[in-house]
Order: sequence, then structure tokens, then C-alpha cells
Amino acid sequence: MRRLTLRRKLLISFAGIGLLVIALWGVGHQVIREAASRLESTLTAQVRPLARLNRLQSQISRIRVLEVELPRLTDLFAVSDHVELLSAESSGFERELASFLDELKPQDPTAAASLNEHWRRYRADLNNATRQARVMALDEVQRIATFESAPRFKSISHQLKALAERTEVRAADAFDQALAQQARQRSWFMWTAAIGLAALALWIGLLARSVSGRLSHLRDAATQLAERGEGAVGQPIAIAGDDELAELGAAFDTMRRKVAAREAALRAAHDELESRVAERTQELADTNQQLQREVDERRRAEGRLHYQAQYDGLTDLPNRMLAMDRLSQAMLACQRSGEHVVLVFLDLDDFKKVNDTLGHAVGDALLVQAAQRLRHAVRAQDTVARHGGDEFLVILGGLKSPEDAEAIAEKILQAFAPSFHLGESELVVTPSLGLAVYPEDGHDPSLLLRNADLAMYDAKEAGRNTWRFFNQLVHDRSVRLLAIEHRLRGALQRDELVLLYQPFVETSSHRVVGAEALLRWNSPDDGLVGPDAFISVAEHTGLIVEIGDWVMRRACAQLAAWRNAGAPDFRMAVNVSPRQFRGDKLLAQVRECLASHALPAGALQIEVTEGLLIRNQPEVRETLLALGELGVRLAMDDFGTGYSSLSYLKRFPFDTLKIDREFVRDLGQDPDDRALVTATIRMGKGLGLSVVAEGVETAQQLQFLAEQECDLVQGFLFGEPVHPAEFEERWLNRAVGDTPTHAA
Ligand SMILES: Nc1nc2c(ncn2[C@@H]2O[C@@H]3COP(=O)(O)O[C@H]4[C@@H](O)[C@H](n5cnc6c(=O)[nH]c(N)nc65)O[C@@H]4COP(=O)(O)O[C@H]3[C@H]2O)c(=O)[nH]1
Repeated sequence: MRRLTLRRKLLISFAGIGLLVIALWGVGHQVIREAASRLESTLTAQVRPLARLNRLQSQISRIRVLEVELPRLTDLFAVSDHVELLSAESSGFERELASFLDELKPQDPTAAASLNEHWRRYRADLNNATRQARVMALDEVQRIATFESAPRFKSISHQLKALAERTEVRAADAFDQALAQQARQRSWFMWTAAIGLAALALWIGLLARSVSGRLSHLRDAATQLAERGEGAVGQPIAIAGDDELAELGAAFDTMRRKVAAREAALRAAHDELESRVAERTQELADTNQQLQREVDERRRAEGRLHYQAQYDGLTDLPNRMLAMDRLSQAMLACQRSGEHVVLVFLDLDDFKKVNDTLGHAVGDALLVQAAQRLRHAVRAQDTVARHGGDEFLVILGGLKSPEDAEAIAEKILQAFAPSFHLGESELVVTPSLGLAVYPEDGHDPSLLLRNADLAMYDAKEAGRNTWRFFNQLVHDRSVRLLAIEHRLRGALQRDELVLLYQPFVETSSHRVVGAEALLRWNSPDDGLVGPDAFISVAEHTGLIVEIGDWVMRRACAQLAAWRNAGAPDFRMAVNVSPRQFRGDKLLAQVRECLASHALPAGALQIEVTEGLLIRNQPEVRETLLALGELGVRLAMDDFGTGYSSLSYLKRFPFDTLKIDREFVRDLGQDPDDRALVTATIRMGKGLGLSVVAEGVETAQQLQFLAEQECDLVQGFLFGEPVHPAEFEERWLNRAVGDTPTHAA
């Protein structure tokens, strides 16, 4: 079945209208034509006979008149003409009547026969009359007309009249019938037209309603879609029917579904995007928090670093760096105001002993308490700083006169007067204070610091627990030290340093088993200068590192030479300054010296003092252990003068213990020294060490040491330090008894 599309519906509508118009036109035309034909046939059937009857009546009437007039004529010619006329009229009537009777016969044969008969008689009368007339028998004519033909004429006239009346009635009936028929047909036409128009109007109305209703639905759906009304996209669009509008609705619905699907996809994408944005935002927030934590941590670390860079971790006091900065600022401030700054350099007397005997924890506690006492002894605006170790700095700014610092120095001394309670110990620890004044004693912080340091040494030399201003003497001494340093540097470059060698001797056999290398400065001005005059300066300035390097090379070279010259077991002792232990150069240097002269490590003896070990620095400990592993002999020098801590001997790989000459000197007189030396020898041997006694000058001392089984002895009894050539001549490959000694 074909689909009833909108196009088809419209075509049907137009076709319907066309057909209706055509039908109405056709039917109307037919009705009119039928009515006309009916009227015509009515006219033909009824009115024409009526007209013919009228004509016949007229003709018969004229014939009667002519008949009646004929006897009144007097003139023959007129009668003849009249007779002629009457004959003509009669012939005409007769023809007309014959034609009429032909039509009447089928309908009314009786009337036709009657009428024909009456005419035939009347004609006969007329013929008779005319014949009389022609002979001018006018009276006869009069008689015939009056008595004979008159009834004939009347019958004919009556008959024609009756026929005319009947025909007239029939014509009226036929006409009425035709009119009634026409009215019926018009009515039928009108109804048909009305029904057709109504049906058409209904069809068009329904069509229009269907189209406009569905178009409105579509319009509303489109508006909702366009306005994105709540749920508009989700509601299906259903357009009823099977036409283009339904197709449009379906297409619209497809579009709606696609829009809905796209919207759903967009919403899903949007939701996902939002969730990802939320996730990302959360991540960012987390990252931000993490970053913030890291920034805070970094700030704290920076703060810690900043603090560590500027403050001392133990005492919480500003460190040297910050103190120098504050000193600069105080100097700048006083430069403007014309006031004075006094820098106090404070060193705790005998702190090293406390540290060593009571341990580092006690030492640290002492430093903390000392810092607190210092802090309380000065004003809040004064800076108290830790310079390092047991050294403190106090910056006193804005002083009207340098003498104002004296009272503060006294106050500091007073602050240290009460004993310190350190754990279970109660100690009196005094400070030595050196004071340098700005601008009098220096214009830059480092010079002021150096001068305060020198003044502090002056206070130490003055007996400790006191204060000293930097003055000319102190200055002169420092200048002297500077001059020594300068000259010493030149001496090193000009190769004015020399090594003397002092033998050490096996106590039991008096055999010379080795030598100690002792430094001298062969000064062009002062002759042969001993180490006491310049070693401390060299240590103070750091020049000792270079000098020590030179000593090690020279001593090793000499050792190799003597071992190669027939003393293969010969040993060489070299003094090494604590300063040389800084960094890792010493170990490398020793290795290189041994390697370059193909010396066994055991041929070299490195002598250190206890001072090296007091600070317990990791680098010192590592170097000592590495030297021990290498096989180099380690000797503890000047044992007994310092803290004589046995722990050092146990903790480090020492081979040799050297008893200081201070204890050997009075062995003959002082029983305490004898006891001390005896105990030291016992203890050293107990620890598996080789014990050397220094400064043996007398046979008595030697005898005692021999009795105590001291392993080795060294001293003027066998020989003072001498130049290598003399050493070779006197002692190389010899026992001390082989050649005369130069005992003092
Ligand atoms: N009164 C007396 N003295 C005797 C006797 N036997 C030896 N001496 C002296 O005692 C010192 C022994 O050296 P030390 O204890 O290591 O003490 C040395 C050592 O600590 C240091 N020293 C010497 N040479 C060097 C060196 O090359 N480097 C380093 N860092 N220090 C050195 O200088 C200190 C002093 O050395 P010197 O003046 O050569 O003095 C030497 C020596 O001449 C004696 O019987 N009686």
C-alpha cells in the first residue's frame, strides 16, 4: 500500500477541490440542461399545439367572417375576389388542420375524427356558398351562411376551443411538473455541493489541523532543545503519521537523540574533566603542601644552616664570623660617634687539663657555664661570642673611654670567681683576658682580634686570671714574631735550615740504634738558632707545615743514606707538629718519602706530643691509625709533662714512650721522680711499648734507667745533636763506648 505522504495529501486535497468543482459544474450544467430540455419538450408538446389551435381558431374565425361578408357584397368582382380569398383561407385552414389532426390522432382519435368531420361538412357548406356567390346568388349564400354553415362553424370553433382549453391545462401541468423537477434537481445539486464542500472542508481542516498540530509540536520541541530546557533533550519527540512531518519528527528525534548522546558524552567528558580537574587540583594542593613543607623544611634547614653558620652549637653564642661582623658594625658606629670599642679576648686557663682529665662532656659543660657567666657579666647590647675551643670574645661598644673596659674586665673575672659545678666535680676555672681598643689598637677587626689575642697571651704570661690591655710591649713582641716569621720564610727559601742528629742508644748494649732529627736555623745573623726560638712562631703562622715537610724529606734522605752506608737497621725519629696533622697531607708525604728512598716504614719513628691528642680530632686519629697500619713507629714524646693519659697510649698505635728529660734530670736526688720514672717504664713495658728516657746526662741516671730496664736512652751523656758528618764519624755503626762522648 502506498504511503499517504503530506505531498499526496495536498495533491488529494487539490484533486478533491478540482473534482468537486468539476462535479458541481457538470451536475449543475446537467440540471440546467435537463430543465431547459424539459421546458422545451413541454413547450413543444403543449404550447405548439396550443398555438396551432389558436391559429386554427383565428383561421376559422376569418373564414366565417369572409363567409358572413360575402352576401353583403354587391359587386361581382368583389365577390369573386372575396370568394378567392375565402378559398385560399379555407385551403390554408385545411392544411393546417390536417397537420394538426396528424398530431392529435395518436392522442385523441375521437376528437380528431370529430373535428375532421365537422370541417368536412363546413367545407362543403363553404363550397356551396361560393358556388352561389359566383353566380351572384347572394341570398342563397345568405341562407347557407345563416342556417346551414353556422352550426358547422360553431361546432368547429367549440371543438377547437375545447381542445385549446385541454391543451392549455396539459401545458400548465407539464410546466408545473418541469418546474417541480427542476426544483428537485436544484435541491439535489445544492445538497450534493454542500456535502462535497463540507467533506472537502473537513478533509482540509483535518489536514491543516494535523499539519499545524504536529508543526507546533515540532516547534515546541525545537524551542525546548534550543533553550536546553530541563529534560528537553531527554524527552522523545513523537510525531504521529506516515508523512513527511512524521519523517521530519523522526529526523528531529534522531537529531535530539544525537544531541542527547552528544550532551551525555559532553557531560561525561565534562564530569571526567571536572573530576580530573578536581584530582589535579588535589594533586596540586598536595604538591603545594609538599612544596610548602619542603619550603618550610628548607627554610628551617636554611635557618639552621644560617644559625650554624653564625652561632656556636654548644653555647648558642655567636661564632667568630658573626662576632667579626658585629665588631665591624660596632667599629662603624663608634667611628661616627667618636666613642671606643673594646674587644676582649678571653681564654680559659688550664681548660685542656680539665678536658683531658674529666672528659669532653665535662669540658663542654664548663664551656656552656662559662658562656652563661660571660653573658650575664656584660650588658645585653654587648656581644659575647665563642671564638673556638676555650676562647671567647666580648665586644664592648659605645665606651666613652677605653678605661671603662677595666671595670667590665674585672666584672668578668669576678663572674668566674665562684667554682663551677660540673657533675660531681667542683672546679675553679679562671680566665685570662686580652683587651684591644678601637681605634687605638687597630682599624680593622682582624687586626683588633690579633692584638686582643696577643694581649691575652700577655695576661697568661702575667700569671693568668687577669686582664691586660694590648700595649707597646705586646705589640713589639708581635712585631718580633712577625719579623721571625718573615725571616723564617726566607730561611726556608734560602735553605738556611739544617738538621742535627742526636743518637739514641740501647740501654743494655749501648749500641746506637737510631737518631732523632732536631731542627736548627743556621742564621747568618744569629748563628745556629735552636727550635725553641722559632718552632712556636712557625706553628702559630702555619709555616711549620712547610718546614715539617722539609724536615721529613731531609731526615728520610739521611736515614736512607745511613742505612745504605752499612747500618741497615738504623732508625730515624722525626718530630711532627700537631699542625701537620691537619688535612691528609702528612700520610701521603710519609708514604712518598719512604717510597722514594725505598725505606721500610719501621725505620721511621714519628714523635708527637700529647697536645696533639687532646682535642681528639678525627683527622688526627685517622692519620695516626693509618701511619700505624703503614708500619711507621709512633712515639709519644715528652711523656709526663702534660696529662700523661694512658688512654692515648691504648687508643693509638704507639710503639714508643719517651720519658721527658724533666723527670730524668733529678733522678739522682728526687725519689718522686725515681718512682714516677720507674712507674712509667713499668707501665710502658706493660703496654708493650719501647720506653726511651730523654735527657740522660749522667752515668747515675743511666745506671738507674738500666736497672729499671728502660729500653733506650738519649741525652748529652752519649751525645748532643750534631751535624750528619760528625754523627757518621762518631756513632754510625758503632756503640757509644767505641768513641769518646761529649757528655755535658
Ligand atoms: N738539657 C738537655 N737537653 C737535652 C739532652 N739531650 C737532648 N736534649 C734536648 O732535648 C730536646 C729533645 O727534643 P724534643 O723533646 O723532641 O723537643 C724538641 C722538639 O719538640 C722541638 N723540635 C726540634 N726539632 C724539631 C722539628 O724538626 N720539628 C718539630 N716540630 N719540632 C722540633 O724542639 C724541641 C727542642 O729541641 P732541641 O732544642 O733540639 O732540644 C732537644 C735536645 O737538644 C740532655 O741531656 N740535656
